[in-house]
Amino acid sequence: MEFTKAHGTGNDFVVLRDPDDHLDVSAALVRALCDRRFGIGADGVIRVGGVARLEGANAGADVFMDYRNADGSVVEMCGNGVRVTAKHAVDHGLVTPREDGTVVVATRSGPRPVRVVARHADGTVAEVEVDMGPPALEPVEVPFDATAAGTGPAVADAFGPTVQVGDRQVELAVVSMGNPHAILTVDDVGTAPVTTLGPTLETHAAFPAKTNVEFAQVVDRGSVRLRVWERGVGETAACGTGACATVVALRRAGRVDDEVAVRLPGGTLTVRWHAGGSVYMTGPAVEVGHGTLDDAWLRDARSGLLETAP
Ligand SMILES: N[C@@H](CCC[C@H](N)C(=O)O)C(=O)O
Repeated sequence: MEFTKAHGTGNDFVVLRDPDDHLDVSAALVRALCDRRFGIGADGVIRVGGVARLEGANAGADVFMDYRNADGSVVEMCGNGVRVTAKHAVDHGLVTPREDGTVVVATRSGPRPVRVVARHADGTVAEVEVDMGPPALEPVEVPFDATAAGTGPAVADAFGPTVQVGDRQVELAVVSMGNPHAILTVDDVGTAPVTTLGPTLETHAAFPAKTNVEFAQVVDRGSVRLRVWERGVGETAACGTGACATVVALRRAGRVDDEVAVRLPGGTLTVRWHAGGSVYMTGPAVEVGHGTLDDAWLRDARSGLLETAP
């Protein structure tokens, strides 16, 4: 089986090209591929699938992003993954951009039009802008108590609960970009409790489908530093949907302008949102290289033999 290793601002993926929808991508195979010691290593797996079986809002799309988190969970949406999928489809000749320059990527949360905005000298795609669709705003009603993570109880307000982190209270906004996000503001992302509060919030009862957790530091009205604890993965170098959800939350709170440079550990994404409309995200997509999986390794991975006991 052939694979491509790719990333979007350091959020890395194993990409499996499957335009005829023949591949069986089990949770065990995803976990084995994403394992950073025993596999290729990645935050998730993208099966670049065909369009023959697409229906509903996705009918008529050009390519399907079948995305899974590193823990094998099937996910609705991945912003960095959409950029990588569009690049892969164009660069490997699966899709020719439409007359208006867009490629429409189908996802489990609906179609996402992608526009190529920069190419390398050899013609391959360097950077794209994604129409991420409008956000959905879902207030959390369950009071949050994160004392186990060294934080105080939450107090619900109009925008969402506020959560005590250390000796200060931070806002928690809940925004869906097709997948769920809980956004906190912090003074300094460098010292934010990403690896303690992140997993506590990810699995909190307030989020029955679990959640991604964003720690955002507002630098000024056009610039935000962000770290993300991703559902089903852990801390990643970047999260595209997380960047979009964060800008929506901060824009609603009046703390940023319509266009924001979101600076993540893996690079910068530009996010634009005018209330009531779609969120637009611009950023790079990179292919690191291509390879072939070993047959014996693949057999063991598929049968779960590579799963290590905790
Ligand atoms: N890294 C992604 C988000 C991937 C899915 C997420 N972990 C979830 O479970 O919702 C992005 O760039 O958006």
